[in-house]
Amino acid sequence: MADALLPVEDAISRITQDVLPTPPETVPLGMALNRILAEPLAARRTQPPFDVSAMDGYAVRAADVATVPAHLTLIGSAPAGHAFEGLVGPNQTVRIFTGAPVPEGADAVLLQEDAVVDPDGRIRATEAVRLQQHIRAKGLDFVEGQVLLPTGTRLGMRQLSLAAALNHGDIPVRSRPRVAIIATGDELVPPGSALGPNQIVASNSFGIAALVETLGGTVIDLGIVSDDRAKLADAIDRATASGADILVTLGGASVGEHDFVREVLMDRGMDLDFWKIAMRPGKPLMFGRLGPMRVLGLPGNPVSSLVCALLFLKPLMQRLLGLPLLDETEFAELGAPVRENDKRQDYVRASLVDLPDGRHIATPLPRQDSSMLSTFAQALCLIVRPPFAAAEAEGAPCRIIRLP
Ligand SMILES: Nc1nc2c(c(=O)[nH]1)N[C@H]1C(S)=C(S)[C@@H](COP(=O)(O)OP(=O)(O)OC[C@H]3O[C@@H](n4cnc5c(N)ncnc54)[C@H](O)[C@@H]3O)O[C@H]1N2
Ligand code: MOO
Repeated sequence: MADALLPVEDAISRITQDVLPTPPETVPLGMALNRILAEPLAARRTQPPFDVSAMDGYAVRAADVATVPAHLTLIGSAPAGHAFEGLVGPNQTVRIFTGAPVPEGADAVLLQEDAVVDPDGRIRATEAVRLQQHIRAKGLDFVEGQVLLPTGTRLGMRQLSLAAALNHGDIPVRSRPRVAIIATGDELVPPGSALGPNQIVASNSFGIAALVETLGGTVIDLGIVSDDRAKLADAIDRATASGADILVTLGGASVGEHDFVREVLMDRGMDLDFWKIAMRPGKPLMFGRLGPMRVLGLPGNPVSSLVCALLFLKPLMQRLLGLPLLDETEFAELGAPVRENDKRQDYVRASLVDLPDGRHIATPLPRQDSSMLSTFAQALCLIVRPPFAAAEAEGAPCRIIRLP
């Protein structure tokens, strides 16, 4: 019987439908790197809170220094953090430093380099000033109550500094989605092992875990499980007990006698949504629900599992984080001709050159075997070739997904 293969876009919408965001939690600002805001953050203060000097120099009345030389009487000093409480009167000046409040009466700052202290102690301006010169007006950056970080913002270096400046010490963020990972296969051993004959190193879970953590999730690593139904059932039960939002299984997804991941999951109560999709690599992808846990069964071939994680696990996690799903494909030009495609949407590992004229040239790498991590690590993008796409010449437009 011919396989009924689900289109990739349908698979993504089935995986991401009806996903509720994880509950919010509050974390200290210093722990909020890469987390997603669960509520908007508004300014709790106005910045700057008063007119401040942007330079080291002298607070003056601009009208007094409209022409030079101008002679001013020094009546005090205002370092940052200390206001000069008096009034700057006509032909008076106050020594001022960057960040200090501009004293009442002053409406400009004369740059220190444009001032000379005369022998009689008076200040002589050698350059005229403009009204408001070198003054940062109160509220220049933001005013109290202004929302600057909307819900759904990912907190990176700039956003964290802004949150701090808004005077937030604790931040409401989405709880990290919890992703349990089970690698399956008698042949698998952890990296760094002394390999016996017929053994291979389990590599996929490291890439999947990196993606989960980069997106802001927590990994529950349930290790390597041999091709044994009872052991697999036990690992699945541990995933359920862990309260994982998502279970990712690696391998055992195909049609061989040892590929029973789907059967054991269904024995444990999984409601299968689909198995097998029209894509290359990654045809045996499986998706279902086991109680509240979403289950993604990824193929064992390393490139297949990582490409499937980018295409399906990532949007699922984005939904759990309350984020919108964006089309991440971009236009590029083929750097070499390609053959016509069959019924599976192809994700072709390719090099990518961004030219100064704004064009992007994506060239398929010579070997596309889904076991080859060396080419996958070298690739900079995936060229997306829809099912039954015609053969294309070098220079033809194509869609690409940049690889992280
Ligand atoms: N008769 C058919 N055979 C296969 C089909 C098919 O449609 N009919 N599909 C092929 C495709 S496409 C893929 S993809 C693979 C996927 O199969 P499985 O998910 O069952 O994967 P395994 O057989 O368990 O492993 C495949 C390959 O990958 C290695 N592997 C597994 N897990 C890991 C890991 N965690 N880290 C690194 N490498 C791993 C494993 O040793 C195998 O070499 O099926 C095709 N067959
Ligand atoms: O889909 Mo398999 O992933 O072609 O190797």
